Amino acid sequence: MTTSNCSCCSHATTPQKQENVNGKADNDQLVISSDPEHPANLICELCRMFYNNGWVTGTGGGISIREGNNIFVAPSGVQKERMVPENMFVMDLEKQEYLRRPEIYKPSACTPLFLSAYTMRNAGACIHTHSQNAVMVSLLFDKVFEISSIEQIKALPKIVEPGNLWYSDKLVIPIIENTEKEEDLTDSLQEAIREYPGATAVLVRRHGIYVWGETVWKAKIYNEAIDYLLEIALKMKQFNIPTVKPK
Ligand SMILES: CSCCC(=O)C(=O)COP(=O)(O)O
Ligand SMILES: [Zn+2]
Repeated sequence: MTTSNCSCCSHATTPQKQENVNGKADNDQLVISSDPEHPANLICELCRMFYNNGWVTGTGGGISIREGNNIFVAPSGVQKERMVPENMFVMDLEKQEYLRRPEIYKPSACTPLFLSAYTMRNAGACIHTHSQNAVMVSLLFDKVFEISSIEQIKALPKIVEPGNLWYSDKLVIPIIENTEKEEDLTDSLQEAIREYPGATAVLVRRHGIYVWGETVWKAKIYNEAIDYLLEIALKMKQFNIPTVKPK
């Protein structure tokens, strides 16, 4: 596979097969599986899907998945749609120590943000996208994004109590300010998680969105439903339709 380097650092932007001096990557058994639902396989499959939606292009964004106490994280600065399972980092969540660390990469800069969703919300997966809908909404709303009375809202959880939101419930997503480095978003993301116990996502102004869920499939559904709602909200704004319907 041809490789190239990231313009801002020495990262290989095209993921490579990771091999040690013996020609075998360490702890391969943690990431190599014929099960299509193994986290390392799912990260690659979902990132290709997200890339096709324009959510993780140009190396931005990604997804992390938790399986029990192990969390799976992609490398930083690589083309997320071209990754292979051997590229994945595996971390012991409780000890916060890497069990598998491909030497030629750094772990995703989003790792401390993913960890926040795992430790503070017991998430099973966390998705980060650079969706243009998320970026545009962050420019049109101030502290929070709010929308109500759109059927798609029913795909999203209440979090503070069992079950999903109703059609006429208000979905509220906090917006935090961007920072120069992804990892420096951690404190404000954690603050937003504490301040909005009913939130399953946080928007990052001029940057994108973090969405998490109890399982990888729930996180995927929430991310899709939220992106739909962000997109429709942008259209409503263009027609001066309030995104929250007066009761
Ligand atoms: C053009 S991507 C800039 C970094 C970023 O915002 C991001 O989401 C990707 O981080 P990673 O370290 O996972 O490549
Ligand atoms: Zn990002």
